[in-house]
Amino acid sequence: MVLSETELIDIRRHLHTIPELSLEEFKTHDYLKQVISKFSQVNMEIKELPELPTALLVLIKGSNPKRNIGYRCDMDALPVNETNGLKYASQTKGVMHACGHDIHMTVALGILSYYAEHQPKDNLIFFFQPAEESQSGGRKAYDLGAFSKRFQVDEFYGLHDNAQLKTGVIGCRNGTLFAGTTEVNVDIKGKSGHAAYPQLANDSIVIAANFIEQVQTIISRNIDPTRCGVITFGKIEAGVIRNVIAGKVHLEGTIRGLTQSMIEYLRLRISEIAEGLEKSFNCSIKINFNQGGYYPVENDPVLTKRFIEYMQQNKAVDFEETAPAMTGEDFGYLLNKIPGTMFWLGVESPGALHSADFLPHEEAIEQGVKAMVGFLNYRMNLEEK
Ligand SMILES: CC(=O)N[C@@H](CCC[C@H](N)C(=O)O)C(=O)O
Repeated sequence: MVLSETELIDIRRHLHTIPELSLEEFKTHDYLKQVISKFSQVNMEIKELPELPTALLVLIKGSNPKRNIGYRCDMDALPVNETNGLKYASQTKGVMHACGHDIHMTVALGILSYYAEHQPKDNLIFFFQPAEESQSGGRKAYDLGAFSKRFQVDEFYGLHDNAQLKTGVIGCRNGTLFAGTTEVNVDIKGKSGHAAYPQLANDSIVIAANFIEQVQTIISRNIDPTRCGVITFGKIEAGVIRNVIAGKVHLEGTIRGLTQSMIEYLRLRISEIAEGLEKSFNCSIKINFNQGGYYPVENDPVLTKRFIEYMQQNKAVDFEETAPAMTGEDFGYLLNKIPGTMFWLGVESPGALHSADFLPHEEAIEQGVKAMVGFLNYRMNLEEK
């Protein structure tokens, strides 16, 4: 069965009700398997990874394969409390598909359902990837040997939905599409005490305020304004009550750059600022950086040129050349190992990605499936590498 538009929307809505955090995508994994089990199994082989049990790989054997083409989508959701009031809202309080991975999985299922019925020329490998939002599921899968033997991938494709692009628009660019990111955790230790006797304590909240302000000057004063960098602290934990000076602060943030050298420079300056503050405030500041698999997403020049040319000449596709974005993706790790192309699918949401009112237009699903099936058919009929 090739999934119809109504079936695709039903699937997406079901996935939307069962969002799960990174590496906890068990219900999602089981539901994907249940949907896939209804497709023709004639040319299909499934691979699971015991050490990464929520991942799922599906191979559709080609009729005359010259290459193995990979298609990747991510599965996890975010710790966000949905506010859209939908009939098919998240059934797990505080967890939401606020980054559209429910859309990504549904597009992948649509493409897979087509090729389960219409045997492709090349081998197609569908990778349903856990843990994109954190914990580097793509890197974990690669390092566990997911793409070996029959599941070896020669070229990889994958999409991300885009709240700002009009519904169904395919956006892409050659070179860097997404930033590389590094998660940063900061633990500041001062000394707690009575609010009335600051001279006897060492106020870690005051130190954190200085740290945050100084770190933001890296972006405004240290880096070349024509090059991009972002430092965001999205989480801060400190204190117990208004009249006790806090002895500890914990900060969680993310730093981003379009090149690896920018990320390394931001890390260096954050560490230098922390060392300076340790001296000036006589405190301890421990910093932990973790890049995992969030390398800059570098689109392959040859494959991406072809992808863009196809999308531009396809009258049914609305294509836009897009600027690099500061979003991160651990598909960057896979594209660092295997050439490929990541692209945007417009879903025109009033709320931004990662927000509680993110509300993608579902018509984009069918448009994404059609654009990608068209491209894959074109690609598989080309003789060249
Ligand atoms: C597309 C998207 O929103 N991706 C996430 C990736 C998370 C990267 C990592 N956990 C970090 O925060 O550095 C993003 O936040 O861009």
